[in-house]
Amino acid sequence: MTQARAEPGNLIDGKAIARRLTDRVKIEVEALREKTGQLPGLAVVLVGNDPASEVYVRNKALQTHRAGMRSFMHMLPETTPQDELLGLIARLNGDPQIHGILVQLPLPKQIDPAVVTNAIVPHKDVDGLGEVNAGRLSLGIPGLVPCTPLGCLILLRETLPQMRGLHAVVIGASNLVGKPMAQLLLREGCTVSIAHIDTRDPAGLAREGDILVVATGRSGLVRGDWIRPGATVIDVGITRVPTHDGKTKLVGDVVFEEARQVAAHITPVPGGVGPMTIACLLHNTLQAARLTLDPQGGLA
Ligand SMILES: Nc1nc(=O)c2c([nH]1)NC[C@@H]1CN(c3ccc(C(=O)N[C@@H](CCC(=O)O)C(=O)O)cc3)C=[N+]21
Ligand SMILES: [Mg+2]
Repeated sequence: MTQARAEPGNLIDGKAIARRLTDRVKIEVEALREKTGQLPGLAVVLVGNDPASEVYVRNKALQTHRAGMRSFMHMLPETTPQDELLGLIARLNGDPQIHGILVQLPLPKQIDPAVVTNAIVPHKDVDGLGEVNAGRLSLGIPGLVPCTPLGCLILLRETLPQMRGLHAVVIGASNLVGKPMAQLLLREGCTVSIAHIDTRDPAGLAREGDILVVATGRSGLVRGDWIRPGATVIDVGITRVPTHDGKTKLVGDVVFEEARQVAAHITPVPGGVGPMTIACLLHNTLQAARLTLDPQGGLA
């Protein structure tokens, strides 16, 4: 069942929802400190000097401090051999001050992201991308859930009173977003379809979605006529494009002005999924810290 098309373009305010989540994390960090005398610590590893990645990594460190946690940055040169990165991860795995480890993606070509991701001990894998946490998610066992899909799920829960029985269409089947997103929606009681590069009629499938999550990295892919009237649209895409006046701006995978005429609820870019990704990273770091400092605290 879809919602009525009452107010077109009802915005989902990811920035505000992310701020509330971060505020909650901050309170719980303080409670953990009072109980154990220790603060959660997050290590962020960046290999190379991609300017966009540098901005994200700095932003993550800033938000980590804002939530009252400790942040450790490791910036390695573009030419870092894989073995050297694995050596750093081994040290971080064994460091009791570090509860979460994130290796920023993408990585330079000499490094296999799967090898690196799986080198992080599962209880510090705050990206939730390793085999153990991905397996736990698909089996419905508590674990660390990838930040972007978790952020999308929280936005959907804030927007829709009930997801059980809704048809959710996920466009994009990556290990980073599409696949874990589909697992979370399934767990929520949705009927889930995943469209990918070989899907015959992605627009037709998208139009079946009461919920549409778009994570392809192809800006402007999803037009207004891909959207079911009254649907809830979550746009994960984030691409920097040039504007007429020689500046740049961020756009999603969805043609926003078209989509907001049709959808009941839609996330903007920026200010939608992006801020939630960082808030969920903080949430996961707190969860990871609890796993070692306060095991009875458990995983949500
Ligand atoms: N291991 C790993 N984990 C990640 O979670 C990960 C990654 N690698 N590599 C890159 C992508 C990208 N990503 C974003 C996080 C925040 C915003 C964000 O805060 N966006 C703001 C705008 C920021 C701006 O103005 O540039 C917004 O949408 O409002 C965007 C993108 C995390 N990623
Ligand atoms: Mg966004």
